[in-house]
Amino acid sequence: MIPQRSPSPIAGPSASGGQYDLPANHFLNLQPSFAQSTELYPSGAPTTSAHESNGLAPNTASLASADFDVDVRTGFLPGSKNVERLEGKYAVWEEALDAARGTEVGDGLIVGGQREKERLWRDAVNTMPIVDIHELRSLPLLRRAHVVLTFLAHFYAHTTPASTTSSSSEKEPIPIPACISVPLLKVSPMLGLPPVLTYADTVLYNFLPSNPAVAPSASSNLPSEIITTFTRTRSEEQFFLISALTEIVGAEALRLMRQSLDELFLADEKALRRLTVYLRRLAQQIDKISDVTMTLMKEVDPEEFYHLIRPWFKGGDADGPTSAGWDYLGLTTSGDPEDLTSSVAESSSTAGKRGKLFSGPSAGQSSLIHAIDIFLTVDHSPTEEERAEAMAAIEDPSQSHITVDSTPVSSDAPAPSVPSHGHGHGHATAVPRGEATFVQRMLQYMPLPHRSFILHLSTHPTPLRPLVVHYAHSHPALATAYDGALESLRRFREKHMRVVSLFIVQQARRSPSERVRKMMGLQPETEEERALAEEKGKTVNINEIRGTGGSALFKFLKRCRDNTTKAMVKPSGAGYELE
Ligand code: HEM
Repeated sequence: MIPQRSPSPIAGPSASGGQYDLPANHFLNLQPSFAQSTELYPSGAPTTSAHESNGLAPNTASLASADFDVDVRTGFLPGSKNVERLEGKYAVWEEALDAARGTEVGDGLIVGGQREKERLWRDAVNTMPIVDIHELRSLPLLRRAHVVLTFLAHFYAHTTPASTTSSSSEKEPIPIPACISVPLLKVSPMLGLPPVLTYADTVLYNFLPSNPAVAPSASSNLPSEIITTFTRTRSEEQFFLISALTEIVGAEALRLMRQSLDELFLADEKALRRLTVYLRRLAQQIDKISDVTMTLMKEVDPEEFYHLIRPWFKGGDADGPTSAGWDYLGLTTSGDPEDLTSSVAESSSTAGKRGKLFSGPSAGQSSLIHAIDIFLTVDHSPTEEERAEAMAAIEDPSQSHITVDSTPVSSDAPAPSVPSHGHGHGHATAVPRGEATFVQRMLQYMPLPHRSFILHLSTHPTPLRPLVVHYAHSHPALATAYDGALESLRRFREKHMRVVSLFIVQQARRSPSERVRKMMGLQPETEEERALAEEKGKTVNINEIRGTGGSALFKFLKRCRDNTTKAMVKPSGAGYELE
């Protein structure tokens, strides 16, 4: 039975007399779904595919429901303990990962794979058996499997020397051996993730709280340890850990958003007063997310981040439109129902081809800021002009080719089956790839339940902004509180731009110090090389620098910041310029 709620003055009652007009795909209008029992999983397979909109509703009535894998205490971080190590027949994966990481900083593999050490490691991986995934019978085990297999895939891809992956005429896709790709391609759809390292792997499934015996919490049991890194450096651990800390701070923001949405349904005098209070608290919570983010500036070494850590993150699309991609060996492609590479996030232009173009991880894949954007009705969907610009780039891929940064974007055109951030657009739209669509594209890199959560939020029948506009004159405190929350979000984006400026833009302009060169396995730089690098650094064009998720940084981050200001009922002045 559909729960009865007081009608909102914005959405209004339906013609059918007092009943509420909910979109057909709204969760309150759908039949609940239940996990299907299978031979392997008698109490229901640990898949999240029940949330796909195949006519069934998520078995939930709340934004904080466990059915979206959103925990009231931990937000998008799992409420249950992350598995630290797989055992039994899966120990072979962990052992390969141990060998790749070494036992201390500087002891692990190095990007580029020029040394005997990397070749020996890859040879050993090539002899590993293909292990079936049948004994991964819980979500924490499946998550750890995704973490281990994607770290292995990135270690393998980035230690494969360029000479063996390219011929003079056409580049060959980088092979991901079957012992990694077959289990990875089976585990990934069970989590609703692509077969590539994501933010979920580096952050959500990769931390332990100070007391691992009890659930993490923002007040008493904060994330304090990272399970897996590429480099074993403190900088890499802190980079992941600080992201986990933003997520736990975000749990309170999610709680405030859920309470606010309940008030939106009511929208009487009392509800409007409460909503005002919740929005003020949300602003404070967003400020806390900013404060945690800014701790990156002192905890993470920018040089180590840019030169040592970040290159491991690159996905198969790292060389832009000309990327050869990654070849997931062991499964046949094109039209085969077993072709799991054609699942989420893959670009349509590579469907059926061997080289798959998935992007590497980015904090832009975190569901938290996406959720706050949708709740506050910040619209990141492309304008007509941007859509046309991106379509033009498809016709002439050279327009979007990147030469400066090592993480370029391709200009192919996937049709994401995800909503834009504008309210009421819960259907799929064919949009070209580029910074205008980055936000939508990143949704495909989130675990499926979190994507469902975002979809659910974006199809909420009573979005916040129209209500605030409606009451702006009669309830000015509400409008001020709403703008205050947006102002906090704008501040977050400004601070984040400072982080990006230090960690990417400034590092792209100078060559690494001798200390970091040594960590990268490079010989000391000659005077001549240094002078050349300095010259090259001067010519770095900020407009050409790309993020790991493939966005044109400067333009994209500014656009996200400006979209935030646009949503304000009474907008304020200009802001920080990335330099
Ligand atoms: C060293 C630290 C960081 C660097 C270098 C960095 C870099 C970037 C880059 C390059 C992008 C552009 C998208 C891409 O192509 O990847 C981006 C986007 C984004 N990042 Fe970060 N980031 C950092 C930390 C964080 C943290 C801690 C958060 C979480 C609160 C965060 C949240 C976001 C969001 C939400 C976006 C999407 C753009 C937006 O909504 O404004 N980032 N980041």
